[in-house]
Amino acid sequence: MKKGIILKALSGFYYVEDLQTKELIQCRSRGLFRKKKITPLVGDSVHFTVEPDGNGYVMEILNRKNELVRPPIANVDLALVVFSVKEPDFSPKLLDRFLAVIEANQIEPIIVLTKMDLLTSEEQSLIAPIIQYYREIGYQVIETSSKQQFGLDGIKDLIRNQIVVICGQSGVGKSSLLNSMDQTLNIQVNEISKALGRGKHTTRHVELHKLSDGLIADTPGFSSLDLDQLEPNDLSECFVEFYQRSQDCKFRGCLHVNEPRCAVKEAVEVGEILPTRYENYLQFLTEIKSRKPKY
Ligand SMILES: Nc1nc2c(ncn2[C@@H]2O[C@H](COP(=O)(O)OP(=O)(O)OP(=O)(O)O)[C@@H](O)[C@H]2O)c(=O)[nH]1
Ligand SMILES: [Zn+2]
Repeated sequence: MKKGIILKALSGFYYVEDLQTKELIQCRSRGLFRKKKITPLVGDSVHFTVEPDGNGYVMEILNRKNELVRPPIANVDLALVVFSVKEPDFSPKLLDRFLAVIEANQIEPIIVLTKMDLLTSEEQSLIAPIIQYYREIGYQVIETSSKQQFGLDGIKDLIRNQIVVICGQSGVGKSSLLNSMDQTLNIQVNEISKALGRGKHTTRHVELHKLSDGLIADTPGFSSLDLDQLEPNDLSECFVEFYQRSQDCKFRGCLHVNEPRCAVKEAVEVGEILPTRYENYLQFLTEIKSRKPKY
């Protein structure tokens, strides 16, 4: 049987790239997985056959590493978390929210800062320590400008051989970034889709595009609402620098709020943890707890 990866799903067909020949084969699904009510997803590694009449059939879905709901893609390796430093202003709160949700999905986030060209040197010196903090806690932060074409190669290197989703608010420059990395992608930027009168929430099919030997989803992923799916203890694990310190908290399962001898609170007090990180954590925790039924 042939092996491949599903790059596109549309109207009951799956478009599978043959790993060996790199051909794109139109397939229907026929395997035993259908009995288990498992539907093939874009990003799935599959076994497939091609019959003499040329019709392809997906026969088996190989084990998934993960499975996103929005966009519906399996086996996502990386999420490009795109934030503009200006227009719209950089928001640490929204960044922390995205990071928590992505960590919860066990996907590696890469922070991509866009529109660096818009910063004055004064503004640059204000944002530099924040960038440094996120790097110190282990995140890759890539500073880019699609307008001045810098930082793009750094992203290209990271996405090689990876399945990538891109996320970020409207207007931060996601489409511009993708188009600057590869003109042939031709993903529509804001102005054009407005001109066509398209709604922002038009549902489209999902497709993985080749970009620098990686595969990138053309539909933005995640939403800040996805925080709702977390439990209080999950949240503290999704703040990576909190999680590292939580072994030193007196209580197992410490939520780092009012508990005595909390290593996280101590780190906040001595300035090792960025105050906004802790404030955002507390706020998300309150949000999560308030939707939990109390017994
Ligand atoms: N100065 C500057 N402007 C940029 C840069 N990148 C994008 N822009 C502008 O920012 C606006 C939004 O860019 P888009 O690429 O459409 O943003 P988006 O994130 O795809 O937006 P949605 O399609 O709404 O999700 C456009 O007017 C771009 O010209 C940049 O590096 N520098
Ligand atoms: Zn604690």
